[in-house]
Amino acid sequence: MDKPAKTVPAILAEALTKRYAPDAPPAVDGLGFSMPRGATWGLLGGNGAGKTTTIAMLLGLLVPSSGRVACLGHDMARDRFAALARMNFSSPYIALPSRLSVAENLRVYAHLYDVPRAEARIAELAAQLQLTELLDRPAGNLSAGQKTRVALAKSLVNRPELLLLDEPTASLDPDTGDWVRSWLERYRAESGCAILLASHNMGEVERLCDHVLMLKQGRVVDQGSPAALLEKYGRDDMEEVFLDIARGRQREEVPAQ
Ligand SMILES: Nc1ncnc2c1ncn2[C@@H]1O[C@H](COP(=O)(O)OP(=O)(O)OP(=O)(O)O)[C@@H](O)[C@H]1O
Repeated sequence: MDKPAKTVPAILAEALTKRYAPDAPPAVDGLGFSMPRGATWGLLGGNGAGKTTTIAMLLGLLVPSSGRVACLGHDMARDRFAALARMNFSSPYIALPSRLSVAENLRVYAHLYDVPRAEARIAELAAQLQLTELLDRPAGNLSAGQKTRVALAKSLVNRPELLLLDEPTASLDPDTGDWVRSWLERYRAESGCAILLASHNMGEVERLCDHVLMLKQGRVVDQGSPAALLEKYGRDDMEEVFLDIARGRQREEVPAQ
């Protein structure tokens, strides 16, 4: 019998492993987690910890060396397209075609996702993300903050139930970064969308995430809510917890403050 939709996790990863070469150490090493529908989870770790590789496997862009992943109940090895229709992603590493206008870019994605009443959806997103004035501008001529808002609009065009965000506020000034974070908070509350967020910004993680996976060399070395991790490491902010975990310090080794 099928499980009711609510009990199917947004993401289920089982022993997920990726080696880029047979003799290379694994970039992701036996990762397992079950992220509930509607949750916002953070994927943290230093450079090279395996965050982007994990997201690429969750999207089905990279084939795992072993293990399996299911998004919204769809196995990504067998049923990827059914999952992709219900999810979306945003990454600063993926540039939108620069000569197309913002509106043309959004139309292409609306078409790819077969969005009903695409023009109305684009107008709605443009209004929400303050893009209306920019719709006719070539995407290549926008500032980093404007490009981030367009990338967010692109990632929401199909009203995803699961959103993967790789560094959503990288290269934004503090004011624009704060605007994006507030916007994501509101969007999540209104839509019930599950969000997995890879970030180096600890303030962002503390504010947005209800659970954090700490990755090191492709493995989960600790996890919990930001509040539980602060308590466990006896710290006041997530930046310090991150440094403790990255440097392998336990609470008893943490210098007194
Ligand atoms: N295409 C690739 N070919 C070979 N090795 C790769 C490739 N992409 C990533 N790696 C390696 O896999 C490991 C994990 O990289 P990944 O990009 O997933 O880490 P990350 O946590 O996203 O890092 P960052 O915070 O720097 O973006 C690193 O050792 C990296 O060098």
